[in-house]
Amino acid sequence: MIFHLDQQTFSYGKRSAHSAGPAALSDISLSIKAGEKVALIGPSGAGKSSLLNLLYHNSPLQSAWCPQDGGLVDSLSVYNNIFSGGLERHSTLYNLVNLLRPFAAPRKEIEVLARQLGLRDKLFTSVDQLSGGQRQRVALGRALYRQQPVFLGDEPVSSLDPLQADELLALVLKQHETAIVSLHNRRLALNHFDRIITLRAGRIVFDGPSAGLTMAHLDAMYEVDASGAE
Ligand SMILES: Nc1ncnc2c1ncn2[C@@H]1O[C@H](COP(=O)(O)OP(=O)(O)OP(=O)(O)O)[C@@H](O)[C@H]1O
Repeated sequence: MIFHLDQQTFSYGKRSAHSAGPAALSDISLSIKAGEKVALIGPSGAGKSSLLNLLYHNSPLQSAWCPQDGGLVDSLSVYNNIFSGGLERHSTLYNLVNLLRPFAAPRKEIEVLARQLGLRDKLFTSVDQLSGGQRQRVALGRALYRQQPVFLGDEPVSSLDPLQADELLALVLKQHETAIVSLHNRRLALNHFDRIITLRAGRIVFDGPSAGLTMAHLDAMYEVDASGAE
């Protein structure tokens, strides 16, 4: 079992000396096995990010974490942000020298990755000069360059166009044995994942295989608004 939570409750900070704040996650029981591809869905504030954070802190060493805000270093290039995903594979000296003058081997690996991400021509551009979708692709590149068996992504393709979102989600799922990904786009959840977990107000309200589910089922779980926006 890669992840196992048993009736776990989680609150942010403390409201007072005697009581914790309201629970962001309540009574979460969950087991995820190696090889599973899990989509986490649910309305804004349901607890998806909180659950992903909890899972990441339970297993940081084998997980490639792609947070909602990207977590990029603005002053560094696309190359260096992606390279930072693999810092733990090298010595500090190697990492420092590479920061100033990229070595041939990582440069080749990162060029391949940047091509797959559509960022080949931006490799040495500072990430503060990129669009939201480009930054999101850098964050995906950094997670891919960690080369870990588990991918934990918090809305990792929300700023991409539909074709790119499909392609890059497929790439991420191919390169990680296990993936748990929060998504607002229910079509991506149904098309790419074999298990769907729906959260609402910090509780799991559905956990089951995606096979047999339709968009209408997900919309009902999601309590989608009248506009039907994804
Ligand atoms: N840093 C924080 N401090 C205090 N409360 C927080 C913090 N982050 C989230 N919360 C609260 O925890 C609850 C769950 O939030 P969370 O970010 O996990 O939801 P989410 O499903 O990921 O939402 P979204 O789809 O908008 O990203 C919300 O009620 C939110 O207000």
